[in-house]
Amino acid sequence: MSIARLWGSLRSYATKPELRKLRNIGIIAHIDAGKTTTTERMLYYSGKISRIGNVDQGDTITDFLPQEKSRGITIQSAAVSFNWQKDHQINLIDTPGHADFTFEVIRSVKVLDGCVTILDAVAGVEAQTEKVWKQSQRSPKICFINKMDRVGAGFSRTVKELIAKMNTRVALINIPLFVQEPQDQVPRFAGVIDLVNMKVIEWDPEDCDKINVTDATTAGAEIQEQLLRGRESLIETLGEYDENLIEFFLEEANGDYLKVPPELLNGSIRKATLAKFVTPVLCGASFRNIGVQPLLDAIVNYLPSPLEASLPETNHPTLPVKLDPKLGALMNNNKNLCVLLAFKVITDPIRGIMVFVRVYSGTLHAGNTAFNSNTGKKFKIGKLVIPHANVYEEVSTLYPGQIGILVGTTVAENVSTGDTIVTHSLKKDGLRSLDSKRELTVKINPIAIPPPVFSVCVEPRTLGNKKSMEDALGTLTREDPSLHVSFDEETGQTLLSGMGELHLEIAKYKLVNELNADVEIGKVMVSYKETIDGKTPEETISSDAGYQLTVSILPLPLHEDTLDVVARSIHETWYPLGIDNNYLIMENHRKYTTEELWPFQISFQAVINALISSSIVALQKGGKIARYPLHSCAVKVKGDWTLPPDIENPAEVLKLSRKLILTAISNIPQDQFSVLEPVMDLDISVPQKDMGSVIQDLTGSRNANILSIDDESGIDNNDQNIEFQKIAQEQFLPPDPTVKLANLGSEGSSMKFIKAQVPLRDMVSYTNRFRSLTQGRGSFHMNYSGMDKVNKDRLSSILNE
Ligand SMILES: Nc1nc2c(ncn2[C@@H]2O[C@H](COP(=O)(O)OP(=O)(O)OP(=O)(O)O)[C@@H](O)[C@H]2O)c(=O)[nH]1
Repeated sequence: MSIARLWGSLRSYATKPELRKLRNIGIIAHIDAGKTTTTERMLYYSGKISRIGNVDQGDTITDFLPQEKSRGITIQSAAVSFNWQKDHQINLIDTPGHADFTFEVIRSVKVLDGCVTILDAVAGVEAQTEKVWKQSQRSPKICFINKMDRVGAGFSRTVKELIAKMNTRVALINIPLFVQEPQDQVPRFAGVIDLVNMKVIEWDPEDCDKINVTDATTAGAEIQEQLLRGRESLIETLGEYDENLIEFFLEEANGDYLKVPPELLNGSIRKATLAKFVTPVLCGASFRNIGVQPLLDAIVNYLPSPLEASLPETNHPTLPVKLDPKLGALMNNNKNLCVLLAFKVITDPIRGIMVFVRVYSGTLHAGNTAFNSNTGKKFKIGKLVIPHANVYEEVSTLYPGQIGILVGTTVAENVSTGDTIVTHSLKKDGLRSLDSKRELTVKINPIAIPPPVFSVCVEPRTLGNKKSMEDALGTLTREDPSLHVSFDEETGQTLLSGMGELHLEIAKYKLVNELNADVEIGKVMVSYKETIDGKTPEETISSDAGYQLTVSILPLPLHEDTLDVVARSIHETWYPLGIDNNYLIMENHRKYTTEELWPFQISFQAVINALISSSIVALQKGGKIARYPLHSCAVKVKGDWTLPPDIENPAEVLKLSRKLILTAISNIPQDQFSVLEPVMDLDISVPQKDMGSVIQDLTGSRNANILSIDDESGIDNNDQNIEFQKIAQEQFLPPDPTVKLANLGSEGSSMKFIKAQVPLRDMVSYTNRFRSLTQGRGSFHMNYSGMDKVNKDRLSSILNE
């Protein structure tokens, strides 16, 4: 049955949602934790689909791409909407877990208000989970400990890791219920003990729709004991945040943990979750259909509506943004101002280019005139649709807080990922009634694009295919800005760069099979960069036509996360170039300090856009050692620049500034350049008996720096989280009846956890080597850490490659 038919009779989302009943959430986790499996069950139990699909059979709703179906992994995030608890609307984005697709996660969490983090109960808190947790630090979260049916599942061990690694207190909403039947060798995970509602919930293993709910206060002694201790811990933790709860507990409930009513507890958990004081934790086994309905309740009960979500950060620190119960994030106190962020672009075979947007403020109508505050261009909004994975429902309006899609050629030509769109909520052509200085220039802070670390050479098979290859590459990078295309004028080669080997493999598949590019694709290479070691002298152009422009190039710290602490002067503005950690720095203009004094025909934004483009092009042309693109550099423009007053076309600014930046770079002596290579964080878990050979291989052949070897999966012993290690020790946690087996390899040897840093160059095709060293019993996870300078010996071997 087609998805369209499955959904044909279901509820439409064209009506205005009640903001307080809306939840925009993402499902995030390490690869294979069970995100798609859990999403599929949510769709089923919400009544959105009538049959459950499975990842392993390739028939889930959210993994609809052919490559997702055949590989059983999520590659792109997919959005679905459904209802729960009668009239709450949940807009959910299922994100990929593989590190190569991390940009999909970054751009999704940017527009979401809350997250469900799925953890594999056997693997615990894995490396990519830590990463996506940090990437979504603005969002309140709940955790779902999945795969409780697997032998070795450790609910309590995972909760402990969660507290200590993520530095969060937890609120256990439910805990696992195991039953030991005579025929079973190990206890069977059968359901949960609901600590809030004081119920025992058991799922029928044969019938996914049958649930048995009983009163936990009259259950067996062991359950009663766990209920009491679980509630005690929950109330004590919440009491640290919510005085009212403690007051009720002492005065009304007479100090009896079982007498605090569920509604009061839920309210308290909600408040503490929204304040990020606690993370509610639930458990289940989605594949066995256990625990999903309580998770849906928790999404509604504890995660924020758009009225409680953190406000969007904009480029105008003084522009007032506040929450309005009807309009969402009200900006500049203007009820007519509609502001949206484009966070994703895809090409649909039938509808063409589709731009996913989140409406932050106001109401968006199909056919309205809109303004792209990143490009400074006006355009018409075409059709609007709401996504249900790859099925789309046409609507005439997108309301505040909603996630929807813009379709049509004008949108395709005018909007890219990360752009802020502004329009008037009521008038079709109402841009003129908006404040041109603040409202039409408001930009929601950009979506950070991680740097590509691997490249392949792409060549057209015949010269006649060159144009179609370029078009196809354009489509690819437009959909996925974490892919990057560069052209080497000297060798005539086109390079496609991405986040990892799998990322490029999928890109190659798309290029050839979906975009029909007739191309030859070379083998995967590491992407090297160059940087400069000191500031260049200033370079000036002063022309008769009326141009004056002075630039210099400065080196920046190599690691992006240290950039925030770089002392930035209040006399300048930093514009990220969106690639290779490069920036344009504009000194405040000495003359044109306010909009009124601006004497040129061309807008300030158009000048900035031209300077950004020329900086990107010039820095991408590369350094003097091997013409690798320049990384961690800033182009600084002095605040005394001027242009001919009647200039209308930014192309001239672009041409002149590019020439100037290139001259500045060419004046840097060769010994001031260094080559950079990507370095990866490596997390490995191996049976103890294989540890020696794995470490020997890492240090002997791969230049790895071993950071730690632990028995547990790396809870840092640093001062920072001693407080949380203590909290983890004090937290009530039920016994883990099958956990001992979790730390045992198949031959009974215990597992070791290794953390290391290693140059990417030495890790190409590591998967096969690792598999043979551990006979498939270990696992490893690699994540981009940053760029490091290479020494002389290493440089000559890189250059000889
Ligand atoms: N035993 C068991 N297996 C599960 C459970 N949930 C998911 N799985 C299996 O785990 C594997 C990964 O499941 P997915 O749902 O694709 O995981 P994911 O997190 O969406 O994976 P990516 O999106 O590719 O990162 C599949 O083989 C599932 O059948 C569970 O509760 N128990």
